Amino acid sequence: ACSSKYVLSQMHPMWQEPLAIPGGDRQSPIDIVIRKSVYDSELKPLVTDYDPQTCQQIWNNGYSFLVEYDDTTDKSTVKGGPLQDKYRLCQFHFHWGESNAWGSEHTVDRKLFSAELHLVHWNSDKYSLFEEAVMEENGLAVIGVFLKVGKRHEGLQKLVDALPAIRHKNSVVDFNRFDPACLLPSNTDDYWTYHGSLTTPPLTESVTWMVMKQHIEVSHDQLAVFRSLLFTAADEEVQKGMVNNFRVQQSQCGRTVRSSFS
Ligand SMILES: COCCCN1C=C(N)c2cc(S(N)(=O)=O)sc2S1(=O)=O
Ligand SMILES: [Zn+2]
Repeated sequence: ACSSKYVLSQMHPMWQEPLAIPGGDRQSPIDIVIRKSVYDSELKPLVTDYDPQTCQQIWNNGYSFLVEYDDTTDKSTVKGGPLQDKYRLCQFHFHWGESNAWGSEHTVDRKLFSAELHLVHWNSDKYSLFEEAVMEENGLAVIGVFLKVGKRHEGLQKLVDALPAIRHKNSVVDFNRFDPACLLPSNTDDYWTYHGSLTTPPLTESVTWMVMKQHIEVSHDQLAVFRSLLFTAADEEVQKGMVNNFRVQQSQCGRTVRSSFS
C-alpha cells in the first residue's frame, strides 16, 4: 500500500478519514515491533523543561480534550533524544477506548493499552509559529505515554476534576499551574522513535514521535471520567460519548523504529 501514490487508510469509526492521503507513506500510529526496532546508541536522553505557569486552558475540541500552554516563549520545551532542535510545548491530550481493553493509538507487539497521552511540541529553533511548523518535515515532536488501569494517578486528578466543566464540544475553562512532567513515567530514557504524522486531520507528516517504553498508571474511575466527555456540542440533538477516539494503525512502509535502549 505504501508504494502507490496514495495510501488507502482504513476507515475509522470516529470520523470519515480522507479516503487517500497524498504520498502518505509516513502515517501514524503504528505497531511498534520490538524485535524489528533498531537500537541507536547515539540517541540521547530526552530533556523536558516544563513551566507550570505557562498552562492556560483546557478545552473539548470534539476529538479529545486539550490542555493548552502559552507557546509564545521557550518556557516549556523538550530537546535531546532524537531531536536536533528545541521544541516548544503547545498542548497535550489523550486517546482512549470505551473499555479498558483498548484505547491507545500506538501498540507494542500488538499490545493495546487503555489510553495514550500525547505531548505536542513544535520546532521553535526553525519556525516562529506552530501553524508554520505543523506543515514541515521536522516541525513537530510528540511524546507518547501509554496509560494502564491500576492505581490512582494523584497528579492527573486535578485534570480529571476539570472535565465535567468541558463535557461538550467547544467548551473551554481556565486551567492553570499544571505541570505536565507529573504525567511522564519515572524512566524517560527508554523510548522508541520514528518519523510519522498527526493521527487526526490534517494528518500532516511532520511529527518526530518519541513513544515511552514505561507506561503510567491511572485508576479505572479516572479513566471513566474521560469517557463522560461528549464528541457533540451542547445544542446537538443526539449526544455522542467521547470514546474510541483513536486512529487505526497505519502501514510502517519500511520505516525503521529506533530504540534508545538495547
Ligand atoms: C494546522 O492545525 C493543526 C491543528 C492542531 N492539531 C491538530 C491535530 N489534529 C493534532 C493531532 C495530534 S496527535 N494525535 O498526532 O498528537 S497533535 C495535533 S495538533 O497539531 O495540535
Ligand atoms: Zn494524539
